[in-house]
Amino acid sequence: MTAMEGLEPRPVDRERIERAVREILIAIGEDPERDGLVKTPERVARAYEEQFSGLGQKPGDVLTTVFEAGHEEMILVKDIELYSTCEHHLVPFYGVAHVGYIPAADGRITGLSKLARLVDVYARRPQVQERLTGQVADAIMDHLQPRGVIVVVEAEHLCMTMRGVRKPGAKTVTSAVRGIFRGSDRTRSEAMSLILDRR
Ligand SMILES: Nc1nc2c(ncn2[C@@H]2O[C@H](COP(=O)(O)OP(=O)(O)OP(=O)(O)O)[C@@H](O)[C@H]2O)c(=O)[nH]1
Ligand SMILES: [Zn+2]
Repeated sequence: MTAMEGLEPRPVDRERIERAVREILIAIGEDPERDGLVKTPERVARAYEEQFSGLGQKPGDVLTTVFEAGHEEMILVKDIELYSTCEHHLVPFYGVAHVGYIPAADGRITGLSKLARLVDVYARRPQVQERLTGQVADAIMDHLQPRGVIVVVEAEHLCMTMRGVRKPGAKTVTSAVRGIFRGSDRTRSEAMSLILDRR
Protein backbone atom coordinates (compact mmCIF):
# COMPACT_ATOMS: atom_id res chain seq x y z
CA MET A 1 0.00 0.00 0.00
CA THR A 2 1.24 3.47 -0.82
CA ALA A 3 0.54 6.57 1.23
CA MET A 4 -1.65 8.01 -1.53
CA GLU A 5 -4.08 5.10 -1.40
CA GLY A 6 -5.29 6.22 2.01
CA LEU A 7 -6.64 9.52 0.69
CA GLU A 8 -10.33 10.14 1.06
CA PRO A 9 -12.16 11.56 -1.97
CA ARG A 10 -11.74 15.32 -2.02
CA PRO A 11 -12.60 17.87 -4.65
CA VAL A 12 -9.84 20.18 -5.86
CA ASP A 13 -9.90 23.80 -4.68
CA ARG A 14 -11.06 25.34 -7.95
CA GLU A 15 -10.88 28.95 -6.77
CA ARG A 16 -7.30 28.52 -5.71
CA ILE A 17 -6.37 27.04 -9.10
CA GLU A 18 -8.11 29.95 -10.81
CA ARG A 19 -6.12 32.49 -8.79
CA ALA A 20 -2.88 30.64 -9.52
CA VAL A 21 -3.53 30.37 -13.26
CA ARG A 22 -4.33 34.08 -13.43
CA GLU A 23 -0.97 34.75 -11.75
CA ILE A 24 0.83 32.50 -14.25
CA LEU A 25 -0.78 34.36 -17.16
CA ILE A 26 0.43 37.66 -15.73
CA ALA A 27 3.87 36.20 -15.02
CA ILE A 28 4.37 35.13 -18.65
CA GLY A 29 3.48 38.64 -19.79
CA GLU A 30 -0.08 37.94 -20.94
CA ASP A 31 -3.19 39.99 -20.26
CA PRO A 32 -5.62 37.80 -18.28
CA GLU A 33 -8.46 40.20 -19.09
CA ARG A 34 -8.28 39.82 -22.87
CA ASP A 35 -11.20 38.06 -24.50
CA GLY A 36 -9.57 34.70 -25.16
CA LEU A 37 -8.09 34.42 -21.68
CA VAL A 38 -10.76 35.82 -19.42
CA LYS A 39 -12.35 32.42 -18.78
CA THR A 40 -9.09 30.45 -18.99
CA PRO A 41 -8.44 30.19 -15.22
CA GLU A 42 -11.90 28.72 -14.76
CA ARG A 43 -11.40 26.30 -17.66
CA VAL A 44 -8.03 25.17 -16.35
CA ALA A 45 -9.54 24.59 -12.90
CA ARG A 46 -12.20 22.35 -14.40
CA ALA A 47 -9.64 20.55 -16.55
CA TYR A 48 -7.37 19.96 -13.53
CA GLU A 49 -10.30 18.65 -11.55
CA GLU A 50 -10.69 15.95 -14.20
CA GLN A 51 -6.96 15.42 -14.80
CA PHE A 52 -6.27 14.92 -11.09
CA SER A 53 -9.51 13.20 -10.08
CA GLY A 54 -7.55 10.04 -9.24
CA LEU A 55 -6.20 11.76 -6.12
CA GLY A 56 -9.66 11.49 -4.66
CA GLN A 57 -10.06 7.78 -5.45
CA LYS A 58 -8.83 4.52 -4.01
CA PRO A 59 -8.43 1.27 -5.95
CA GLY A 60 -11.22 -0.25 -3.85
CA ASP A 61 -13.59 2.33 -5.36
CA VAL A 62 -13.23 0.73 -8.80
CA LEU A 63 -12.36 -2.90 -8.04
CA THR A 64 -15.93 -3.35 -6.89
CA THR A 65 -17.11 -6.23 -9.05
CA VAL A 66 -15.18 -9.22 -7.85
CA PHE A 67 -16.30 -12.77 -8.54
CA GLU A 68 -14.97 -16.27 -8.17
CA ALA A 69 -14.70 -17.92 -11.55
CA GLY A 70 -12.45 -20.93 -11.13
CA HIS A 71 -10.32 -19.60 -14.00
CA GLU A 72 -6.67 -20.32 -13.36
CA GLU A 73 -5.07 -19.07 -16.57
CA MET A 74 -3.85 -15.64 -17.49
CA ILE A 75 -6.26 -12.76 -18.04
CA LEU A 76 -4.68 -9.96 -20.03
CA VAL A 77 -6.18 -6.64 -21.13
CA LYS A 78 -3.94 -4.96 -23.69
CA ASP A 79 -3.70 -1.46 -25.07
CA ILE A 80 -5.60 0.39 -22.36
CA GLU A 81 -5.24 4.00 -23.43
CA LEU A 82 -3.88 6.22 -20.69
CA TYR A 83 -3.34 9.92 -20.15
CA SER A 84 -1.35 11.09 -17.18
CA THR A 85 0.51 14.17 -16.01
CA CYS A 86 4.27 14.24 -15.44
CA GLU A 87 4.82 15.46 -11.90
CA HIS A 88 8.06 17.20 -12.82
CA HIS A 89 6.69 19.54 -15.49
CA LEU A 90 2.89 19.17 -15.22
CA VAL A 91 2.63 18.31 -18.90
CA PRO A 92 0.99 15.15 -20.23
CA PHE A 93 2.44 11.77 -20.84
CA TYR A 94 0.24 9.32 -22.69
CA GLY A 95 0.25 5.87 -24.16
CA VAL A 96 -1.05 2.43 -23.32
CA ALA A 97 -1.07 0.06 -20.39
CA HIS A 98 -1.21 -3.72 -20.56
CA VAL A 99 -2.49 -5.42 -17.43
CA GLY A 100 -2.39 -9.19 -16.87
CA TYR A 101 -2.90 -11.47 -13.91
CA ILE A 102 -3.26 -15.14 -13.05
CA PRO A 103 -5.98 -15.77 -10.45
CA ALA A 104 -5.32 -18.13 -7.57
CA ALA A 105 -6.91 -21.63 -7.75
CA ASP A 106 -9.88 -20.60 -5.62
CA GLY A 107 -9.26 -17.17 -6.97
CA ARG A 108 -11.08 -13.95 -7.40
CA ILE A 109 -11.34 -12.13 -10.70
CA THR A 110 -12.71 -8.71 -11.50
CA GLY A 111 -14.60 -7.19 -14.40
CA LEU A 112 -12.35 -6.39 -17.36
CA SER A 113 -13.41 -2.74 -17.43
CA LYS A 114 -12.34 -2.44 -13.79
CA LEU A 115 -8.72 -2.96 -14.82
CA ALA A 116 -8.99 0.01 -17.16
CA ARG A 117 -10.68 2.06 -14.42
CA LEU A 118 -7.86 1.14 -12.07
CA VAL A 119 -5.30 2.47 -14.55
CA ASP A 120 -7.23 5.77 -14.59
CA VAL A 121 -7.26 6.02 -10.78
CA TYR A 122 -3.47 6.15 -10.81
CA ALA A 123 -3.01 7.97 -14.14
CA ARG A 124 -5.18 10.90 -13.05
CA ARG A 125 -2.63 12.14 -10.56
CA PRO A 126 0.70 13.92 -10.83
CA GLN A 127 2.85 10.91 -11.66
CA VAL A 128 6.07 9.33 -12.79
CA GLN A 129 5.59 6.39 -15.10
CA GLU A 130 7.46 3.89 -12.91
CA ARG A 131 5.27 4.62 -9.87
CA LEU A 132 2.06 4.45 -11.92
CA THR A 133 3.09 1.02 -13.24
CA GLY A 134 3.92 -0.33 -9.78
CA GLN A 135 0.80 1.07 -8.13
CA VAL A 136 -1.51 -0.67 -10.62
CA ALA A 137 0.29 -3.98 -10.00
CA ASP A 138 0.22 -3.59 -6.21
CA ALA A 139 -3.48 -2.69 -6.16
CA ILE A 140 -4.37 -5.87 -8.06
CA MET A 141 -2.21 -7.98 -5.72
CA ASP A 142 -3.88 -6.39 -2.66
CA HIS A 143 -7.46 -6.64 -3.85
CA LEU A 144 -7.59 -9.90 -5.82
CA GLN A 145 -4.71 -11.85 -4.24
CA PRO A 146 -3.89 -13.50 -7.57
CA ARG A 147 -0.92 -15.82 -8.24
CA GLY A 148 0.75 -12.95 -10.04
CA VAL A 149 0.40 -9.67 -11.89
CA ILE A 150 2.22 -8.08 -14.81
CA VAL A 151 1.76 -4.45 -15.83
CA VAL A 152 3.55 -2.87 -18.79
CA VAL A 153 3.17 0.81 -19.68
CA GLU A 154 4.41 2.34 -22.94
CA ALA A 155 4.22 6.12 -23.04
CA GLU A 156 5.44 9.26 -24.72
CA HIS A 157 6.29 12.17 -22.44
CA LEU A 158 5.56 15.65 -23.77
CA CYS A 159 8.24 17.00 -21.44
CA MET A 160 10.72 15.09 -23.62
CA THR A 161 9.20 16.01 -26.97
CA MET A 162 7.80 19.55 -26.93
CA ARG A 163 10.54 20.99 -24.70
CA GLY A 164 13.81 20.10 -23.01
CA VAL A 165 15.67 17.35 -24.83
CA ARG A 166 13.09 17.40 -27.70
CA LYS A 167 13.07 13.79 -28.85
CA PRO A 168 9.69 13.19 -30.46
CA GLY A 169 8.82 9.53 -30.83
CA ALA A 170 10.93 8.37 -27.89
CA LYS A 171 8.86 5.84 -25.96
CA THR A 172 9.38 4.89 -22.34
CA VAL A 173 8.49 1.32 -21.43
CA THR A 174 8.10 0.33 -17.78
CA SER A 175 7.04 -2.95 -16.27
CA ALA A 176 6.04 -4.23 -12.85
CA VAL A 177 5.88 -7.95 -12.15
CA ARG A 178 4.61 -9.51 -8.96
CA GLY A 179 4.12 -13.08 -7.73
CA ILE A 180 4.57 -15.85 -10.28
CA PHE A 181 5.55 -13.39 -13.02
CA ARG A 182 8.54 -12.47 -10.93
CA GLY A 183 9.46 -16.05 -9.98
CA SER A 184 8.98 -17.81 -13.29
CA ASP A 185 10.93 -16.72 -16.37
CA ARG A 186 8.66 -18.85 -18.54
CA THR A 187 5.40 -17.30 -17.31
CA ARG A 188 6.86 -13.82 -17.65
CA SER A 189 8.07 -14.40 -21.21
CA GLU A 190 4.72 -15.91 -22.21
CA ALA A 191 3.00 -12.77 -20.97
CA MET A 192 5.54 -10.49 -22.63
CA SER A 193 5.13 -12.22 -25.99
CA LEU A 194 1.34 -11.80 -25.78
CA ILE A 195 1.80 -8.15 -24.84
CA LEU A 196 4.27 -7.43 -27.62
CA ASP A 197 2.28 -9.33 -30.27
CA ARG A 198 1.00 -6.50 -32.46
CA ARG A 199 -1.47 -8.52 -34.56
N1 LIG B 1 12.10 8.37 -14.37
C1 LIG B 1 11.22 9.25 -14.85
N2 LIG B 1 11.64 10.45 -15.22
C2 LIG B 1 10.73 11.31 -15.72
C3 LIG B 1 9.38 11.01 -15.87
N3 LIG B 1 8.76 12.09 -16.40
C4 LIG B 1 9.70 13.02 -16.57
N4 LIG B 1 10.90 12.56 -16.16
C5 LIG B 1 12.23 13.17 -16.13
O1 LIG B 1 12.40 13.94 -14.99
C6 LIG B 1 13.62 14.63 -15.15
C7 LIG B 1 13.59 15.95 -14.41
O2 LIG B 1 14.89 16.44 -14.55
P1 LIG B 1 15.38 17.86 -14.06
O3 LIG B 1 16.81 18.00 -14.46
O4 LIG B 1 15.01 18.04 -12.62
O5 LIG B 1 14.44 18.84 -14.89
P2 LIG B 1 14.71 19.60 -16.26
O6 LIG B 1 15.84 20.56 -16.10
O7 LIG B 1 13.41 20.19 -16.70
O8 LIG B 1 15.17 18.39 -17.20
P3 LIG B 1 15.08 18.24 -18.78
O9 LIG B 1 13.76 17.60 -19.09
O10 LIG B 1 16.23 17.33 -19.14
O11 LIG B 1 15.18 19.59 -19.41
C8 LIG B 1 13.82 14.75 -16.66
O12 LIG B 1 14.94 13.96 -17.00
C9 LIG B 1 12.55 14.12 -17.23
O13 LIG B 1 12.77 13.46 -18.48
C10 LIG B 1 8.96 9.71 -15.48
O14 LIG B 1 7.79 9.33 -15.56
N5 LIG B 1 9.91 8.86 -14.98
ZN1 LIG C 1 8.16 15.98 -17.37
